[in-house]
Amino acid sequence: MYIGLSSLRIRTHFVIPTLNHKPKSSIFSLLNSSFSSMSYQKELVAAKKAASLAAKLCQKVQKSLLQSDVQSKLDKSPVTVADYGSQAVVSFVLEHELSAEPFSLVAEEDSGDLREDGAQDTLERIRVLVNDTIASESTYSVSPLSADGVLAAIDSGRSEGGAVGRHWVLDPIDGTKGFVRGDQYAIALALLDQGRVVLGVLACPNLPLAPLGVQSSAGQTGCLFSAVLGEGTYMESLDGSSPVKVNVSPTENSEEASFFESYEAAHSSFDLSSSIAKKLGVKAPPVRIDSQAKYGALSRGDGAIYLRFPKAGYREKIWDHAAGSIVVTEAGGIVSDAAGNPLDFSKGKYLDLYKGIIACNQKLMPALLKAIQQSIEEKAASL
Ligand SMILES: Nc1ncnc2c1ncn2[C@@H]1O[C@H](COP(=O)(O)O)[C@@H](OP(=O)(O)O)[C@H]1O
Ligand SMILES: [Mg+2]
Repeated sequence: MYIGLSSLRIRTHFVIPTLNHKPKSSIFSLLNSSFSSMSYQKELVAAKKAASLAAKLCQKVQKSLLQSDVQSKLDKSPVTVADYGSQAVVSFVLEHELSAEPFSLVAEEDSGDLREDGAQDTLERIRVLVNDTIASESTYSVSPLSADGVLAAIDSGRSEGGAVGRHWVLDPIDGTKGFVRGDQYAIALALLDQGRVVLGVLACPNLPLAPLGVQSSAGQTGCLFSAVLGEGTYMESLDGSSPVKVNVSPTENSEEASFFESYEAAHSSFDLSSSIAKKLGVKAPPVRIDSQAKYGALSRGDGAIYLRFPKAGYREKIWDHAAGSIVVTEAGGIVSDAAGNPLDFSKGKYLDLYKGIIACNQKLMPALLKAIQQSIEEKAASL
């Protein structure tokens, strides 16, 4: 089952969230207590502002992309413009709002291609979009960025991250394939402190505010999820409603659980997830969505499980999971690799993993890990 803008009449398991699980291992409790005594309020305000403004930019580009003819839909430049523009806006807003702090950003894009001959028109389109977006924020009275200013803002994202100090982690458009199709995508921004994700924000412009599965073709879309370590996960509309606390599905019964996976078959093994779901007795069909919007939907209990099994050799990047993972864990869920190991964001740009990434509530995790192990063994034996 696939969720896009045009097909929201789907049925997924949705449970009114009631639980707020906390990690139970003592090491996590200790780490949590030392980190949660720190306040990241200023950073949270800046991150929400940055992601919301970047979402505005992306929405504008997606709208014109969808209105354009087939020929220009095949042209990759709208994605390029939105990717770079989103990264420049986030970088600008964070530096502007947090100017007193040292700034390090690990982000997906760099300006190399934009500095090549022939890229001037694209760069000019980005510059105009970025300046229009920044000017739409009434609290900023800054002079417009020059082309060099835009390139510099993009290149602020060249940090390598790591276990020491603070690093912002950004995917300016996660789910670019969904973005081009007119479907789900996310602006995903997280903050690492000493290698640990302490804050995450996910802007999902096309995700319905109503839970997936609630029939509402005219429902409002545009969700902003935010989480700070030890403080829970909240969701508000991108238009600025009051944040509401969200929690993962409390279901203990895997037969009732529905699961999320990538829309793109190349990003995850659907065979493996189907075998796992069968072992768990899951009745609902998979819910396929692009991007970390999956983590957002999981955090509010729209479904109970997230399964991601890339091909052997694929290396996951931290910006594809940092924001989403804290949004889910602060909503009471667990995010781990396929063997149950926590994700380690302290090793630079990449995650070292066993087989894939999974998420669900604490009660479902033991059965899920068992089903995964059995399915992996069966698959290996059949080769
Ligand atoms: N072969 C592959 N296997 C797994 N993930 C892949 C992949 N190729 C690309 N991706 C990642 O999957 C992300 C999209 O995730 P999802 O499958 O959940 O929609 C992409 O993010 P970008 O769109 O930012 O490049 C990209 O980083
Ligand atoms: Mg991505």
